[in-house]
Amino acid sequence: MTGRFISFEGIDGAGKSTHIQAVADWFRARGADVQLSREPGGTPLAEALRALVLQSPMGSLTEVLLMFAGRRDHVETVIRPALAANKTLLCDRFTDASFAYQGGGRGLPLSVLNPLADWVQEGTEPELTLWFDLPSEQAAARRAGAREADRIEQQDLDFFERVRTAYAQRAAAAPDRVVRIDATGTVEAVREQVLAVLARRYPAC
Ligand SMILES: Nc1ncnc2c1ncn2[C@@H]1O[C@H](COP(=O)(O)OP(=O)(O)O)[C@@H](O)[C@H]1O
Ligand SMILES: Cc1cn([C@H]2C[C@H](O)[C@@H](COP(=O)(O)OP(=O)(O)O)O2)c(=O)[nH]c1=O
Repeated sequence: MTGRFISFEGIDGAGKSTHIQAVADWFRARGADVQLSREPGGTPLAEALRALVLQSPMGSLTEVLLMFAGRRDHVETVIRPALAANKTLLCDRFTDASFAYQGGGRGLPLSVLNPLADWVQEGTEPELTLWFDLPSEQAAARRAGAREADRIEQQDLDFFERVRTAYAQRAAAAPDRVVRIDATGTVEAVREQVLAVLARRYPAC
């Protein structure tokens, strides 16, 4: 028996963190053993890399290498053991974020990203990805009311539109895995969509 691996994606401020708890509650109410994690981060080593990557100036290639270095540790020491223990692992971001931010946002080519993803994941892949899709202006307005911007969040609206376009391309390439959530509505309207996806995907739960 293996667990479930579900990731949450979208540009900063789209609402991932707001809804991950509702998904955890949904699965827990149905008896699942739920574990939450996040990237960049999720292990002591990867959290240390997160602090570096979100604060220190660096080039795009260094940035993507640090993202994937942390991911490797996370996959080996947290994600695979959780799945082997039949847990439902909910992860706030995973590899799609590297294709969106370092690929779409920074302009790194697939010839860099694809091998890194293959080496690091070795087949470990979310079975479902909830992509919270929101125009970058609206996401920026939500972020402005919520928190101080880190190094990546300080990028301009064009950067976030490129990130959003790259998410759309990832979704189009993996339609069975990635489900688009229209994140423009109220928290309640977005939550309704999320719970409808869960009910559809996990009817036996
Ligand atoms: N549907 C929504 N409408 C208005 N504000 C929202 C909505 N969803 C989330 N927010 C608010 O927007 C901000 C960013 O949401 P958050 O869940 O932290 O986004 P993310 O984790 O995707 O960066 C928070 O202050 C949150 O309360
Ligand atoms: C996982 C990942 C995140 N990121 C970026 C997206 C976010 O701007 C930042 C931190 O992600 P996140 O934890 O979602 O930030 P917050 O909790 O402040 O919303 O890292 C990448 O650029 N590449 C990656 O592979």
